[in-house]
Amino acid sequence: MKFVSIVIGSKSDYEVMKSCSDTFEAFGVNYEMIISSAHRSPERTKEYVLDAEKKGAQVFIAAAGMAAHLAGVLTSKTIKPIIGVPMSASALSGIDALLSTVQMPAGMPVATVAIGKAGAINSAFLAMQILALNNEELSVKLKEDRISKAKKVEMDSLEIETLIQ
Ligand SMILES: Nc1c(C(=O)O)ncn1[C@@H]1O[C@H](COP(=O)(O)O)[C@@H](O)[C@H]1O
Repeated sequence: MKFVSIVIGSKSDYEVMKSCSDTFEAFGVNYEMIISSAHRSPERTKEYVLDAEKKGAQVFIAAAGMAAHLAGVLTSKTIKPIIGVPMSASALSGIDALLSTVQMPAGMPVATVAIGKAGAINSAFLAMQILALNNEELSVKLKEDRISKAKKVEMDSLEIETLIQ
């Protein structure tokens, strides 16, 4: 079965990353989410990537805060696309995780999205856009979603235009 793998560095990342799994639920995309840490459980992390790939993982999403090495370690173990989500988990509000996720050496890419909830949601959309390259049904759903978002902007505008008249 094809699916997206979501790896979070700690249970403390779950609340924000639920926005990612909720997005997959809304689009009917298969996913699994596990907690694993490149720092605290390095062997589990490495073994998981290889197992998940064998089970059918197409894209990996790695969410971690602070010195976020998780996405980079996943990248070191697979050539499947890796999307990194920097979490805000310290006094540096996610800037630490952003820099440690995005600043990968050449040839070892991590597609890095925004810090926090917007990034969590965008990681799901980016993963789905990758899957949609070979999935017409998902591609149609994503295009319909863009149309409904554009309509919402118009409706919101009409609402406030009415209010200020
Ligand atoms: N950055 C990493 C890694 C890693 O990169 O392997 N493992 C856990 N963490 C992060 O540490 C933060 C604090 O974790 P705790 O709340 O468990 O202390 C979390 O945001 C987690 O993703």
